[in-house]
Amino acid sequence: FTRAPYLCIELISLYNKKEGAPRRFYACSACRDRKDCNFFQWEDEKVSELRLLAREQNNKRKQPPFSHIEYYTRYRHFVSLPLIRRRFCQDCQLLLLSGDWDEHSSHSVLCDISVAQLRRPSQLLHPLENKKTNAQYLFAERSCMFLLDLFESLGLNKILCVGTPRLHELIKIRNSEGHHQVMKSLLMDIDFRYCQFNSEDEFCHYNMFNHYFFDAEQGYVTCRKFLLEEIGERVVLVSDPPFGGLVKPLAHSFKKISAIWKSSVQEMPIFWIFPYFFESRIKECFPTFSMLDYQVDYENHALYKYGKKGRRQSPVRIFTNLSPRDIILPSDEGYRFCSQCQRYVSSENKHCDICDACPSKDGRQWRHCLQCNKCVKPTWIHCMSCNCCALKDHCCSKPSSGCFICGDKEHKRSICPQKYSSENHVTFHIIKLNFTKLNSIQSPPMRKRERGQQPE
Ligand SMILES: C[S@@+](CC[C@H](N)C(=O)[O-])C[C@H]1O[C@@H](n2cnc3c(N)ncnc32)[C@H](O)[C@@H]1O
Ligand SMILES: [Zn+2]
Ligand SMILES: [Zn+2]
Ligand SMILES: [Zn+2]
Ligand SMILES: [Zn+2]
Ligand SMILES: [Zn+2]
Repeated sequence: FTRAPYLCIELISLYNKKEGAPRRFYACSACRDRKDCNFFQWEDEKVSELRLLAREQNNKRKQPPFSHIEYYTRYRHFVSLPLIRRRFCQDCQLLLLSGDWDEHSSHSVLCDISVAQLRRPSQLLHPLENKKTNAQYLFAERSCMFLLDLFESLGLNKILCVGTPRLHELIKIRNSEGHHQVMKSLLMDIDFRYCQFNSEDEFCHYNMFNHYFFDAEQGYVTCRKFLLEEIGERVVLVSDPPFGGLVKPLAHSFKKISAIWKSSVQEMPIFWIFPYFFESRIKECFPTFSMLDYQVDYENHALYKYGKKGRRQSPVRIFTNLSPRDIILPSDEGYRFCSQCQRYVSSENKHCDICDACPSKDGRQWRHCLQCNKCVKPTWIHCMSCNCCALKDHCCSKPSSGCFICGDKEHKRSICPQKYSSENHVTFHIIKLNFTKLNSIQSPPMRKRERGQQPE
């Protein structure tokens, strides 16, 4: 229901160690898990007519039952119904019209759907919690309000919400309340359920891993129209991708969007919400970006909650090309301005005069190690035999050649930031193919994509 997976294919080269030759194949870029989409095809494979046909049929079966226009027409009809006739099928994640009731009579159906509920689709729909594919972690109210107030204070009033459905719905609610400056918002997300609640000007079915508009022409036109700034309008792109996502394809998509917006004098303002341990990867793709100290937290994520101490703090940060000096972080949460660094930092992030920086990345207070000549995590101690700081219980006998993945002397493979991306081990191109030419069925090769997790 939520996706047409065969539209989002990427070409992957695998280095086959035994034979020594790379062999490239197509796989789904949107689904991290083979269970969600097992599409697989060698690049040079000849696909039989029979299989093409099977694919096409399989593909048709997976299409949503209604088009975006149909869904939205149903929605408008739904809103006009009296409360007692407004029902939502939880099993099918569908707003029901009277004619649908019989078909869903054995399903779990919510009755008396209020206008307030309709305004909060992210609460009505159940979050897709498949960790590898969707990881639909919804912002806590605190983080949503922070972002919206920030946009307002910066005069950003056209918000392109790439994978931020809750932010999008709160913008619409704010607009209807009339206490704030009106903002326009366009949601671009792979979760097609959201088109039930949004017109074609408000939602595009989009894959951010390969910059693919499922609605072909219409989606692209909507996006381009949205990015045009009239006098007094200022666009910002805000995205909160699933953490398992690869940095490079995401950056590629954001650059494509910027290119549609394009201005020769300025960069398009971007807020990319992602864990702090992707900092170096993101900066590789976007050298002008800086990471803010603000901790983004989520309502439905047990770990990533604001107010925790030590290792339990949310690792999710905001990466932006706007000047960090202009982004005021809330002082009632302990954030303060560091005049040396010219940015707002968290309360525990103490300025180090030797490093001349507020060095902490994870919200804990780091300390300076004179031997290493830099600040390190509080749980690390300087080890004479390794000649660097490391976790107390690290194993010195292991070769001090450092990380197996990136070669860095300071950490082991298990905590390598690059472990969180398979970009190092697998190179790939992103390509778009017409879905009628694609398929599903076949046994997948070994391909492991490691998800982002918080290192020690
Ligand atoms: C971590 S959640 C972010 C939700 C956000 N925190 C909010 O509260 O609005 C990731 C979002 O990206 C969407 N998403 C996942 N994979 C996607 C893809 N390949 N293309 C576009 N959107 C995707 C999910 O449907 C989900 O809405
Ligand atoms: Zn149903
Ligand atoms: Zn500082
Ligand atoms: Zn220091
Ligand atoms: Zn040290
Ligand atoms: Zn050691």
